[in-house]
Amino acid sequence: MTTHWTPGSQDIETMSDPRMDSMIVGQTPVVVSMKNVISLVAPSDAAVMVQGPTGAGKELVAQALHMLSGRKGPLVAVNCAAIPADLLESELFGHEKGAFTGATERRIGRVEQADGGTLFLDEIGEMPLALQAKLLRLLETQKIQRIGGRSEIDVNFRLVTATHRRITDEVAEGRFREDLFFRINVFPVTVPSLAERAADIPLILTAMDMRMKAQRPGMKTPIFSSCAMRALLDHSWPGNVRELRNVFERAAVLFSGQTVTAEHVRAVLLTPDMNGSTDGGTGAIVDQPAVTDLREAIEAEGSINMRRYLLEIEAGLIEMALELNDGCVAHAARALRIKRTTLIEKMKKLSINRLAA
Ligand SMILES: Nc1ncnc2c1ncn2[C@@H]1O[C@H](COP(=O)(O)OP(=O)(O)OP(=O)(O)O)[C@@H](O)[C@H]1O
Repeated sequence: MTTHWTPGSQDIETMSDPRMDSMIVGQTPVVVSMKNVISLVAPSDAAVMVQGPTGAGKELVAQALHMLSGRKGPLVAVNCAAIPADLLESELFGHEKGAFTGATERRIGRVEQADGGTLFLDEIGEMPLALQAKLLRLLETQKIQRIGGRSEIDVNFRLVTATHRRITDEVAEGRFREDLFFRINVFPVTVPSLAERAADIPLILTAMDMRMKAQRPGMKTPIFSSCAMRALLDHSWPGNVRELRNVFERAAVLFSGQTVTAEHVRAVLLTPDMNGSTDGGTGAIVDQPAVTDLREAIEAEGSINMRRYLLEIEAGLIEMALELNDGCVAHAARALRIKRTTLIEKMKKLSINRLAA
């Protein structure tokens, strides 16, 4: 058992497995608590329901639960939203030859395939009510009957479900069976949005960088400057970690071996439809326009966040001066015609390291 410390938080003890730490990257208190719950519940047979916004890592949680479960069978994932409702039953339960028109062969369903392992039902909130009744029966009896089959087959699997919906609302509105909800929600695990754990972004990017280098040895990956990192931290991340992964992959193509600036982040990496005009609640404007677009931005949006914009310019100038002077603060201060102590103060305020990356 080790102890992680995150600035501004109390000590949180973590009992997470190193294999899970390399899978679910993050050290913020919300993520450490989530990993602790996963470690505790993984070895049991209890049904787990993973809730959280899209792209936040629900499937990754299912993979971690399976990995730490000690179960010898496979992890079988079914996305209930991706399979047309009328095909979902045969996908899950399988069918015998001739069970219906087009059933030319016997088909083993996903539930049977998961025997001895974990069945992961993603987007369970999309499951039709009739099938929910069948799933409930299956969970109670641990037996399935293929469509068109006569015999019952014993199955032993651990159920993990996920949804991005508030399933209690679905229950309240009659779209999801309450009895099934209680049966599958034995252990709820909530995956926080990326905005709730933005402090993990540098760590997640480093992990992505290492993974890419391991996959493609010799590849030059992008280097995010501290200004670029700040711009990433300010973004609202509606697409969560998936969106961050896309940004990293885009950067790897466009800025291989180069320094990525805040301007690159805003203008190229965060695509326009990802770019919110606010950070999703704190009120900070996160998509500052380039200088040449300022007039248009004020005309179109009615305002820009001038204070923030000036801080970004200031940080950019300081980083540039440090870079040109090999990280020497005294020389950088001279280049900017300010006092060394003033520069040190500004660097502290703007979280700029001596050697700006
Ligand atoms: N903590 C994390 N560390 C590293 N990578 C992560 C983390 N969380 C998520 N990812 C990556 O982000 C991507 C999206 O994760 P995942 O598919 O698990 O999300 P999801 O919540 O299941 O999405 P959806 O709601 O669309 O089903 C994947 O590439 C996953 O590997």
